[in-house]
Amino acid sequence: MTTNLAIIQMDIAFGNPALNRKHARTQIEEAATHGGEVILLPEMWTTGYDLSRFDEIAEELDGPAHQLMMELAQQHKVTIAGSIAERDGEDFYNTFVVYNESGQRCLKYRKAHLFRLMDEEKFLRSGNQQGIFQLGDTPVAGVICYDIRFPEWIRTHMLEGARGLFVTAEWPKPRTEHWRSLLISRAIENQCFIIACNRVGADPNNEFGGHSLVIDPWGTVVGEAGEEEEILIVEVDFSRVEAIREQIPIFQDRRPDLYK
Ligand SMILES: NC(=O)CCC(=O)C(=O)O
Repeated sequence: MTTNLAIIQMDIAFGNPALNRKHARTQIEEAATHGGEVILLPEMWTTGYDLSRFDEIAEELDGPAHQLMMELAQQHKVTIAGSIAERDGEDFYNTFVVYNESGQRCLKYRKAHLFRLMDEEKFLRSGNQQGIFQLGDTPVAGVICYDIRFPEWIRTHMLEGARGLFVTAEWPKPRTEHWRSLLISRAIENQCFIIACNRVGADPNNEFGGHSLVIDPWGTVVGEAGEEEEILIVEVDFSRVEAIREQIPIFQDRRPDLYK
């Protein structure tokens, strides 16, 4: 069984949730019209990194961006994923949510590794739960941007059975080679699909590099966007994961007694 993935590589208006919701609505509708079944948005797609204004612009888990994702997921019978600045009482998180085709939230993952170079640790709290969710019968995982630099964290998701890793990101252009190499490495070492969405455009502090990617469990790039706004649609067959894990059985051959 194949799944059509649609990655919405969009620009984000800095600190302007209403404008970003309007733009995302159009993009999601276009992705669904072109056959996207699982639609992935960038990291903090409603606000960008306008961290010092999160008091005004972050939202609770039933806020307007969540309502939009829920409504469009139900209306188009698709799964919609992406991270949103979350307010929980006095605290703020960078939270990856996924809404399934019934409009139900099937993932709430709070970014575990906060990125100091973009001041996240000054404004946000980190999460400490894994990001596993189901796509039909297929267990997959969702993580956020800087998390991909921590192979040991990604591996914990694979040990729980994940066959695909969804990554939502705002990854600056000067480190595009890191982005590609890290994602390809995570695919090869875990023999899983990687579905990674980066934003494009710029905010007051960074320019973002695009190059959203879909990588198969052999480590081959099967879809890659450029550096402009784009909807990347790629069909994948998650059963390829089993075939490759049988061919080179790294999960049987691991020696956790040596390295935990
Ligand atoms: N938004 C992020 O977490 C950025 C991570 C990043 O740029 C990196 O180099 O790591």
